Amino acid sequence: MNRSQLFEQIKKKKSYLCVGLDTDLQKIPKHLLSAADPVFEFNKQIIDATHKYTVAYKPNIAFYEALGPKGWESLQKTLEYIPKDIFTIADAKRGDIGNTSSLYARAFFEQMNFDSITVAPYMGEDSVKPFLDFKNKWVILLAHTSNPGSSDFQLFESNGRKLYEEVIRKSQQWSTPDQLMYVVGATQAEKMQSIRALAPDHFFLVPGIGAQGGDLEMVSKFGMNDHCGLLVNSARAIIYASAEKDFSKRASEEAAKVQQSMEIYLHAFT
Ligand SMILES: O=C(O)c1cc(=O)[nH]c(=O)n1[C@@H]1O[C@H](COP(=O)(O)O)[C@@H](O)[C@H]1O
Repeated sequence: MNRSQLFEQIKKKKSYLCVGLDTDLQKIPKHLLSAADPVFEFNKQIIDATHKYTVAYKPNIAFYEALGPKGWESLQKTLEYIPKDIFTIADAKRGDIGNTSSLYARAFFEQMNFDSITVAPYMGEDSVKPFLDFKNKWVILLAHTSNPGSSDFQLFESNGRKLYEEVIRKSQQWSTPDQLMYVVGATQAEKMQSIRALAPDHFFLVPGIGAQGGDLEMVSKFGMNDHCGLLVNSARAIIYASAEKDFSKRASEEAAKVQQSMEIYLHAFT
């Protein structure tokens, strides 16, 4: 999916919500555990319940890898079940020396047909380039993350620039806003305006609303650009809104609530 197709979906659905499929056997409703593939069964019902309100799904690969081969199978089935007009993100946070990165890229872009992958920038240009060699796919580079430890290295300053600012500045030499996005945590909302100034045209993947307490209004006010430029992720607050038989109905209600707020913030486009 290219940038203008993504913007069209955002306008059509009046939403820039990304639902995180962080599916945990410890947290899903007990009655699903007797299904042949409980993870897929849960995801299927969550997708059925939320797809009207969301423009992207982001399975966090750790939740699937942790289950071994069966987990990879559930992931593949989930990816195939996601409607084709919805953007897919492999939240894998990969990145290694070039030849290894190119195998990670093949895993998520060829073996599995994800639209995008999250990538850690720490090893530099040659670790990111192999993902960018897939011309119709996206790299979502970690810039300023939502977690408390984000201040340990990302705020390190040299020559008047913080490390995350340097990641955004330098990586713009590697690709264009048609193929590169940045992760900016919703908990960094007060910095959203200055981060947007560094990358005016890029999409930002913004996790951290809901369970991590990030502020959707601030993110939207300071992060939006002239083609929205935001995919705001929420996982636990939506997919685990209930652990009972009504879980998909409750997930749908929570996703609808976020979408309704987004519709207000998108008023300039709709
Ligand atoms: O790359 C990510 O998606 C990510 C980056 C970040 O800075 N913070 C962050 O929470 N995430 C991911 O976003 C999801 C957040 O989930 P919830 O806190 O349950 O909404 C998890 O899958 C995290 O791994």
